[in-house]
Amino acid sequence: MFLTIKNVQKRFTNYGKTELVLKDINLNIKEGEFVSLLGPSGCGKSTLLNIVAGLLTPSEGELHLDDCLITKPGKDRGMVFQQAALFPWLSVEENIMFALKKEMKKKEARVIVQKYLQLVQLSSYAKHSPHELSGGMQQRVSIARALAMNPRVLLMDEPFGALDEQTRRRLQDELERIWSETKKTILFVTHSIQEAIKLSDRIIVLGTHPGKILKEIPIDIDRPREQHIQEIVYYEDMITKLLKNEIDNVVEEELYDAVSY
Ligand SMILES: Nc1ncnc2c1ncn2[C@@H]1O[C@H](COP(=O)(O)OP(=O)(O)OP(=O)(O)O)[C@@H](O)[C@H]1O
Repeated sequence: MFLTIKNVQKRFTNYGKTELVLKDINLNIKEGEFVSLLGPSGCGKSTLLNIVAGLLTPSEGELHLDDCLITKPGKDRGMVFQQAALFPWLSVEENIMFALKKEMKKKEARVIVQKYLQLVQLSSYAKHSPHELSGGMQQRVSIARALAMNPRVLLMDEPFGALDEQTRRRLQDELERIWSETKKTILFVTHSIQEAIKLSDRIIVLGTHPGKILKEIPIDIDRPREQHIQEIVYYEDMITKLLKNEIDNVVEEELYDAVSY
């Protein structure tokens, strides 16, 4: 398997109290797969993503990328956050160039920058400052910046969460196109069921207290998307309650019934 998450647990200690945030997380992700993590606030989605990124160490368990143990951040894993977090004093192209320059000659880096600016359809904004771009455009730059390093896996933490609905939908379309062009493996955190259905091969539903995998929902691309949406919308009430933390002590079987189809 390409990316393996094996028996991962994570505890945090706050003010002397230790909390189990992630429990028994086991996931196998294939190369080129688009996997979404969906779950209520605080269930540990970002924590899990940060563990895969190597920014956090699991309390137990281990992770492998192509049989190599993940212990620290590496350029094989690119990250995109909710906020684009571009350097405001650098131009769009300089932002993408920043990390690339450490890896190669400036001339080579420039060619890569152009390629990825083209991919996110922002070639004409290369010389602009980030503040001259809309939030959606800035996020496209941050996607180009992550992809330009040619990571094996793209880790995206609610990348469209801060955008208005229209921009969000446009960027979803754009990510879908980028994914079909690059065939990158993507691990994507979202609160939106519709977004997860639209983009993913597989949805991992996490529960909270402690965060654990409740259900894996494969999205069958051979079936019309409308069918999936109809079916998931049928269960949406239950999932939405779960996402809003309205169901506290979810009886696991009940939830399984709710999200299985
Ligand atoms: N560095 C940390 N130190 C202590 N506790 C933490 C730390 N990071 C996260 N937590 C706690 O771990 C739990 C999971 O947080 P996390 O941000 O991973 O959840 P999430 O599912 O991504 O939430 P959201 O959807 O609101 O972003 C929360 O209770 C949070 O307070």
